[in-house]
Amino acid sequence: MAQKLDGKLVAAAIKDDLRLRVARLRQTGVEPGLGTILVGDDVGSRKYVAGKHADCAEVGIRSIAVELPGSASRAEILEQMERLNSDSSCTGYIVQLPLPKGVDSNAVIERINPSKDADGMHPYNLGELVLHIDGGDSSPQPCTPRGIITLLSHYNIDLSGKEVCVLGRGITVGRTIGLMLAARGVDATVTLCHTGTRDVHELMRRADVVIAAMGSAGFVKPEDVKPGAVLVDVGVSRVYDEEAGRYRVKGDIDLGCREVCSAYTPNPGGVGPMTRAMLLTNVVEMAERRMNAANDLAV
Ligand SMILES: Nc1nc(=O)c2c([nH]1)NC[C@@H]1CN(c3ccc(C(=O)N[C@@H](CCC(=O)O)C(=O)O)cc3)C=[N+]21
Repeated sequence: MAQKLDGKLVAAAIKDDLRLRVARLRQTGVEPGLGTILVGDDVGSRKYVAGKHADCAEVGIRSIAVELPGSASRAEILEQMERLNSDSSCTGYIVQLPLPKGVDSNAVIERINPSKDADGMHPYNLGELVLHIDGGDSSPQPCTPRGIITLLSHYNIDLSGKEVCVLGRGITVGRTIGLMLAARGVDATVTLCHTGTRDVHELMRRADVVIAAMGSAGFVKPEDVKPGAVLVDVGVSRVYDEEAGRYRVKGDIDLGCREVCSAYTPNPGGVGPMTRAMLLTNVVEMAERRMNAANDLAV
């Protein structure tokens, strides 16, 4: 029987640790605060942001919710960002994506103060990721890739020398996770597959670990999986379930693959909760850096 890599369980343990660290920060007069900027009223986005605030409450992080109508201009979004950039009670924040059509999200992300970039997606922090071959913990890291690597490491899945096949070249996972997997200390060998890849089935089939982040429901089939491989399912598609008469989340990896692999992340309950736990971790670490910087000045 394949092992389930339980993201919900590991995320809960991480939150227990963060709760203690937040209490310690408070004792020294630093209160971590997460800001969220939500533009428009997409049901999914609203739900995700609400989940992030609930997570904050669980570990004692203050949360600051900013909402703008879907008609908000880039200037109006930037104005709210400036407010959070200079608000000392906000130690980190995110701008929930996707933004309304017509607003260039790269141009928006660029305006986050990099030291408050809870998603780890500001160009400065992405640059830090490129520069630090040894990993490094001086800047926030993208939450989903970090969540995946933390989950595998929690289950003692050693990536050193392993062949990892990443499916999908999106900004949140595909394009960044390779840098983290190939960092010294992790030492995986990474192949990034996308719609232009010629032999994607062959590349999946030879991989020790498959990380599927393309958003194509059930793309990875049992015959694509090497016996004993480790499967990480990032994709989220909402597919109508005839039997149940409602929509449900379907990942990129066909459930039949569980008969072939040695370990898999459930979806939901795998990468999603880990992503959220890493967002909180980034916020706490940013507050800790702030505290350490203040201590250094005091010496
Ligand atoms: N600036 C920004 N940062 C993000 O991190 C970001 C974003 N924008 N836009 C949207 C995506 C999506 N995302 C999810 C995180 C956790 C779950 C999660 O915890 N899902 C649960 C299931 C929740 C459900 O029932 O739908 C699970 O996988 O078990 C889902 C989705 C973060 N995103």
